[in-house]
Amino acid sequence: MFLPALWNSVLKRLILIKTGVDAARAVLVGVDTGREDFADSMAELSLLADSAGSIPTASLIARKGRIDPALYIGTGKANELQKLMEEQGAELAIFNNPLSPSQQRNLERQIGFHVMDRTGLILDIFSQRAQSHIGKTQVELAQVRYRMSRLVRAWSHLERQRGGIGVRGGPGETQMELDRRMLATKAKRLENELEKLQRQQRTQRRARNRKEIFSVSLVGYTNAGKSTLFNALTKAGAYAADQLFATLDTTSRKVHLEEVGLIVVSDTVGFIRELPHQLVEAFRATLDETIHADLILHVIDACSLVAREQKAEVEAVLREIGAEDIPRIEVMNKIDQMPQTFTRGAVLERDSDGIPSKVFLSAKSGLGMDLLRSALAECSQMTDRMKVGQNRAKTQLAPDELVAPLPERPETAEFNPIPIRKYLPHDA
Ligand SMILES: Nc1nc2c(ncn2[C@@H]2O[C@H](COP(=O)(O)OP(=O)(O)OP(=O)(O)O)[C@@H](O)[C@H]2O)c(=O)[nH]1
Ligand SMILES: [Mg+2]
Repeated sequence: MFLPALWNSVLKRLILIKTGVDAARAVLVGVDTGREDFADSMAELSLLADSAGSIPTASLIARKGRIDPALYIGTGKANELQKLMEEQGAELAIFNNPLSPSQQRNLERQIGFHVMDRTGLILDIFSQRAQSHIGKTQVELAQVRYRMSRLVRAWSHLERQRGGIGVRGGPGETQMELDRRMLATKAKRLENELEKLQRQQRTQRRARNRKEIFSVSLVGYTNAGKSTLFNALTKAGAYAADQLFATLDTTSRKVHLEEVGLIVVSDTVGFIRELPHQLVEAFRATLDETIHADLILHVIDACSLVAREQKAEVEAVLREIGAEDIPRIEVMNKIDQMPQTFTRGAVLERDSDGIPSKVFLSAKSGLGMDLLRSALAECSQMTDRMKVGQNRAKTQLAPDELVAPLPERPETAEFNPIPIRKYLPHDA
């Protein structure tokens, strides 16, 4: 399996961490450019670092200023980082922003420790978690694409230097061409492989559709509780953990609903803000399951202080993959963790047409699961309106079948942000 040199070393380190031999202590680095969600994204970086198996021990925040092209944070801050890492006994610096390959190299030289960025970290978690053949292929493709994008950036930097002294061609360019061709060939091979695996998935799906089994996809921000809910619905024993990206592969199981019969439920990969686009691309096959679902259950961690932002992020990805018109029920999960004063307990809400739109429940304690089951049973029998939405979404997926441009999605109340920030009662 393909692994770039640095990943290789970091991976080895993380494997050691997993076995508890040598947990890499990490310092997180962020540049505060005044973005409102800066603190949240740093907190998330800490969870990501933790999910990758390292121990985040401290963070270093640089204030907004001129970005140093060589070291990103400038020499003064880099020296501060080095000191902090020595104090903390840390071996790894994780940057919250994308670093160019030369910045990464320069920083490593300057501070004498390993450096990685957010994208590298997410790709690393994905490569640790991938289980199935399709999952592994998707991650490998994402890594190759990531390397290709960095190759271009690394070489354009050198080319600029070379341009300055008027030299053209030479061994460097040949090497770049060689690297590029090698990666392009590898990407092509992986794309073909993925295409084959996707065809198999499609055949399975068609067989399911022929039998007209109602299909439901669980989607949501990473750690929202999708796998826990999946297990509660199907008793399947999917891997659920307090980690980001615990699930990478889509798992589908049949569920028997009283008076309705069988439906199919699929657990999917979680979303995260600024998901590296190489991963969105590579995971399109996984998300395909979502696009073909009759109903989406959008699982939201109702206790999260950033539930609103997480919900918006998931909706953006759903739009991006062409799934915004699929009927949707929001599952406000983890109500067992909400303070008593802020919750009415398990509740099923309906939209103005009387269709189930939101369920407040706890996948962990089982509270409200009966409401979700009855909402699923109801929706699976409500074919007409639902099918319209489903067909529109399918049309959007296959551009060659598209006959007329689709209307913009209306800004209805259904899509407005949910008022749950800071444990607001849900009837507020
Ligand atoms: N208190 C509480 N915790 C929950 C509930 N549902 C899930 N959790 C916890 O939330 C954490 C994440 O759950 P998962 O089911 O793995 O979440 P996920 O959405 O599948 O996460 P990824 O696969 O990483 O995207 C785990 O520690 C669960 O035990 C709930 O209803 N209440
Ligand atoms: Mg999961």
